[in-house]
Parts: sequence; structure tokens; C-alpha cells
Amino acid sequence: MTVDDADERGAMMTLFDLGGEPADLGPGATHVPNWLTSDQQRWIVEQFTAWTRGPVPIRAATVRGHAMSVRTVCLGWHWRPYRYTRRATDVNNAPVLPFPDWMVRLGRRALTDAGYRPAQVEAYTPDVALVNLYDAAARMGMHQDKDERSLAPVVSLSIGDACTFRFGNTENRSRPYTDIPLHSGDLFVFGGPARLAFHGVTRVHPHTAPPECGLDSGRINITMRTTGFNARED
Ligand SMILES: O=C(O)CCC(=O)C(=O)O
Ligand SMILES: [Fe+2]
Repeated sequence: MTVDDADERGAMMTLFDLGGEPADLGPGATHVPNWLTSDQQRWIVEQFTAWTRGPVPIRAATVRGHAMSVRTVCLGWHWRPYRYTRRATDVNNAPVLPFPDWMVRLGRRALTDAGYRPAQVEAYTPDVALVNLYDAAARMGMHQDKDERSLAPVVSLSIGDACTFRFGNTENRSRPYTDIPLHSGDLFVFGGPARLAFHGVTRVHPHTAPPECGLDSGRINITMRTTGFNARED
């Protein structure tokens, strides 16, 4: 079997396994397949294209001397391992784009659809988005999202090629974890007892992006978070 065959098989498995039981992700984690409409996905891809042009260009962050395989552009705050600043201090020192109001509203709708109570939804005010672009070879190792001071939920949106997302436990990078396919348009929310769960992307499935999503190849993932830092901090 060639690598291409293996990719093809992975792609087919990912495309056709939507009918099964929803994975039990434990309390605090919710997967809502097919949450964004095709129109919304295409519109977000257009925004993404504009974000990558700057003022801070999309780039692979450096972790312990190695470039990540994923490239990232940020909104609201600039993230570099392992802190948030208002300027892209490890890129070109330009100020980061503002966090858009429509994304706050989208984040609130995401919490509603993930089963959060109205008071929690109204209080939700994410102020940073990490927007990741994965090519077919990109991965993300198991990690916790813990550079934020706030433990408000993380809202994750996926567009383009499907991936295998590994969602684990709050203790360490190893088992127990659950591998779930995230497809174009899927929403994933992790908060409460799952907020500091280890998670990662074990692989991207090339050629699985639906034509109507607006992205020919690769995968975009947006995670909205709440830094808990005040506006003047740098
Ligand atoms: O790409 C994903 O689905 C997850 C991204 C992620 O975990 C992160 O940006 O911290
Ligand atoms: Fe993460």
C-alpha cells in the first residue's frame, strides 16, 4: 500500500464515519458536527485570507528552537509560546488585529448550542483567537491551552480538510483519550472540568475538504479564548 492509498483510506474512513454514536468526551466537552453553514465557512475563509496579509503575517511559531508545522495568525492578542502580547514581538512587532465583534457573537451562539446556560452565554467575552492553518503534513502535539488566566470555555471551529483530533484527560498526554474526526464546519467546545484537558491533532486527511467550504486544501482551525488580561497589559 502506498502512502497515497493510506491517505485515501483515511479520507474515506473520515468521510463516512459520521453515522456512529457521538463519542463520550466526558463532562465539559461538546462536539457539534456540521455547525457552520457552507456560506459561513466560505465567509470565514475570506476573512482568514485578509488576516494572513497582516499587519502580522501568518507564521509558524517557534517552540524550543523548532518551527511548528502549523502556521498561526492571531486576533485580539498575539500568541507566542507561551504568552500573550499586544504586538507580535517574535514576528514584526506590529500590533495584532482586533478581535472582531462578530466572533464574540459567534462564540456566544456556540456556547448556547453546546448547552451552556443563558447567564454563562451572556458573560462569555472571548478576546483572542488563534487561527491555525494546517497543510497535509501538519500536526499538533498533545498540550493544554493554559496560557490564559481565565478558565472560560474554548470554542473551536474547523474549516477545510478533516483531521483526527485527540481529546484527552487533564492529568497527562497519554490515555485515556478519544480520537474524533473534526470535519469542515464542526464546532468543538471545551470548558469547565474539560478546560485544561490535553488535546492535539494527530493527522490531517488530505482531499477531504468539501468544495463548498471555500478552502481547496488544508485545514483552518480557530480557537476563541478569553485571556483574562486587561486591555493595557503588554
Ligand atoms: O486544530 C485544532 O483543532 C486544535 C488547535 C489547538 O489545540 C490550539 O490551537 O491550541
Ligand atoms: Fe489547544
